[in-house]
Parts: sequence; C-alpha cells; structure tokens
Amino acid sequence: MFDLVCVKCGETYPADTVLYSCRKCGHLLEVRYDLASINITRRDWLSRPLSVWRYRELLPVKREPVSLCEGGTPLYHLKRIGEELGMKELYAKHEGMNPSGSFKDRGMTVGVSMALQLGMSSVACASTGNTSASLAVYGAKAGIPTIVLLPAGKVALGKVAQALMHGARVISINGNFDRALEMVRDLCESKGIYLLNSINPYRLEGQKTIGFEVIDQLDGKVPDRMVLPVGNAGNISAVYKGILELKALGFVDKMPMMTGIQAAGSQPVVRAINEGLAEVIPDENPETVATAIRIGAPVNAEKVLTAIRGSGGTAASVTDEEILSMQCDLARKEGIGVEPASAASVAGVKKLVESGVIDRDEQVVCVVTGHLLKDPETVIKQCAPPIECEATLESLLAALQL
Ligand SMILES: Cc1ncc(COP(=O)(O)O)c(C=O)c1O
Ligand SMILES: N[C@@H](CCOP(=O)(O)O)C(=O)O
Repeated sequence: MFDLVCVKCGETYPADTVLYSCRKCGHLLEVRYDLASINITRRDWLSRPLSVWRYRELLPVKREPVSLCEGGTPLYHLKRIGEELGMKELYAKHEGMNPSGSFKDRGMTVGVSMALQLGMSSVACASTGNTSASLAVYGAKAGIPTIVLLPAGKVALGKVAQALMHGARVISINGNFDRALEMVRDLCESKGIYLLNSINPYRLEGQKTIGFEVIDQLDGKVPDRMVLPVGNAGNISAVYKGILELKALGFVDKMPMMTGIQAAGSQPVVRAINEGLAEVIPDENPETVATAIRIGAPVNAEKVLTAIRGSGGTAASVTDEEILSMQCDLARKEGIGVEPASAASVAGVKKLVESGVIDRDEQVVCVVTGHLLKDPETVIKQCAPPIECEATLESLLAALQL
C-alpha cells in the first residue's frame, strides 16, 4: 500500500495517480508506503537474486514488470586508487553494467512498468543522453511508442545511437537540457503522454535500489558515505529515500553521508549547500565535458538539499580536467570503464580527502553511473592513436620498440 505525497505541503494523492507535482502547491511528489503493512524480512530479500526486483515489496509495481534484468551490478574495491589516497575502504558501484549501460535502467524498469499499470500508451523524456537510451530500450521492450528530446550537439554518440536504434522518435532541439525538459513537460501534459524524467516519483523508486544493493553487498553494513554525481539530482535523492525506508523498517540503524559531486561549470547544488541557501539557484549556462550532468536547473532541487543536509553529507565540484584524469585512472589502475560524469564521483572523493573533508578511515561507496562506451569520442580524444605498423614481425617489433 502506498500514496503519493507532496514533499512540501504533505498533500496526499491515491496510489496509481498520474501526477508529477502537487496540485495544491506545485512541489515534488514522492511515493510513501505504509511500512507497517509490509511483511518482509532481510532474509527473504537475501534469498532472491541481487536485482531491482529483489526489493519488490518496496516498489509500486503490481503487474509483471517490464524487465531486462536490471540491477545486480558489481561493487568493486578500488584498491590502487584507494591506496594512493590512503583509504582502505573505497568502493565503486558500477551502474554502467546495467542493460543499457547506466543506472537509468533501474528507474525505467519501474517507470515503464508503471506506465502500463496506469494504462498509458506512450512515453517521453528530455535527456542529456542516458535517460533517452534507457527509455528507448524499455519502451521497445514494452512495445509502446517513445519520444525523446535531446539538446542538439550535446549528447554523447553512444547514447544517441542507442535511442535511434531502439526505435525512439528522437528530436534534437536547439536549446539546452533544461529547456528540453520544460518542453517535454508541456508536451506530455497537452497530449496525455507519460513523462519519464526523474520528476516522475515512480521512476525514482527503481533508482533507490542502488542503495539497497550496496548494503546487501556490504553484508548488511551501511557505508559511512555514498558519493554520487549530481545532474537533475534524482539519483542521490532516491538513494537517500530508500535507505531512510530501510531504517524505518529497522533493517539498518544509520544513514550514509550523502555526498553530491557536480562539474565546476554546472554546480548549482554545490553552491546552495556551500552557501547554506534555502533553494537551489539555477545556472543559466551550464557547461562541462561531462555532458550527462550538464544541467543548470535540477528538477529535484528540493529533494537533494534534504538528502544532503538530512544525512550530514556535503557537495563539491570538480573541474573537467579532474574528471577526465579520474576517468583515465579508473580505466588504467582499476580496469573500470566509465563515462566522464561517473568519474566525477571518484574525482570528488579524491578532492574531499585531500582537503580533509572526508576522513581516510571512512568506508566510502562511489556510484559510477554510466559505461565508458557511452561517450567514445571523449575517450578517443584523450588517448594516443593506435601505432600503425606493416604486417610483418619486424615492423611489429619496431613499433613496440622490443
Ligand atoms: C551518467 C550519469 N551520471 C550522473 C547523472 C546524474 O544523475 P541525476 O540526474 O539523477 O543527478 C546522469 C544523468 O542525470 C547520468 O547520465
Ligand atoms: N543525465 C540525465 C538527465 C535527465 O535526468 P532525469 O533523471 O531527470 O531523467 C539523462 O541521462 O538524460
């Protein structure tokens, strides 16, 4: 049993309402379960495969889910990078190992299942890339039409390729992501299309399972800190909400310090946290190589401030150089291939450890959100080209200087 509840005024709406913001005050909604009626133990969960659907009692979907085996992603120990930082317990949860290569699949398996549960026949989103790729995949699996709006020229190649190949109608708009989101909200409202950006409270329910899995992978222990890259701020807010639910159920007894990392050219949340502002003031012209988090007006602004402040966490920004350097370190020192936005979380830890904000003894889990192959162009630009060689052993040895 669950309701939709306004995070600001507390107005409630019945389960299975198609609604993205409070009719009374316009603020964000979240799904609230009647936790007392939930009859589940951790042991029951642990008897099921590690996946989004292990936690189905804390998800709103009642029908057969639209699923491609999302979740169950690896939690890697960052041994070498940790050693360099003097940290024994630094981990990365690799969300790039989901079906479409990003954490968005956790949201979309739930969101698209809810679209069908609510009787909606088409879906849409605005995207910096991954949301569109994921929605195209799950729309295809569900057999319903999908529309995605992308900021022209600012979406990594792999993500556009996915959206096109999986059959979405891809619209490239002459404006940034924030404008695309405004447009798709108007489109969905006027045409009765189901909106699947992170303003959709059901979609975020799927994403909270990142935190559940981390705790299960750490044998029931809550890490001291979880560090996530922040763009539209849905993911960090969802993980916080999920762990709060586990605490209310008595499954865990503390919260991780939720720590958000943004790019220096796009850091409205960092400013709000560092300056103690009551609200996030949008960046008009966000810019960063990490195009996934090139977002100036995060739609989940009020949720992310609650998550960070409510958990005693923090926020920090990293430069594009720091992001790319950590992308390279993850690839070469740990064998973990991620896209630039994902590397921001680990780059943020490095910065916060070096400045003394993060204690070296903390157990820290970084969420690395998307796969290396999402953005091949940025990768190729950073690497020396292949060495050309004639097809003889002699030339090969010369090329290898052996
Ligand atoms: C790879 C990647 N990392 C991080 C983010 C940021 O997540 P959120 O918008 O939930 O803050 C996004 C998209 O927003 C993304 O695609
Ligand atoms: N990085 C995102 C931006 C949209 O965020 P959403 O969580 O609101 O869908 C993307 O991949 O498009």
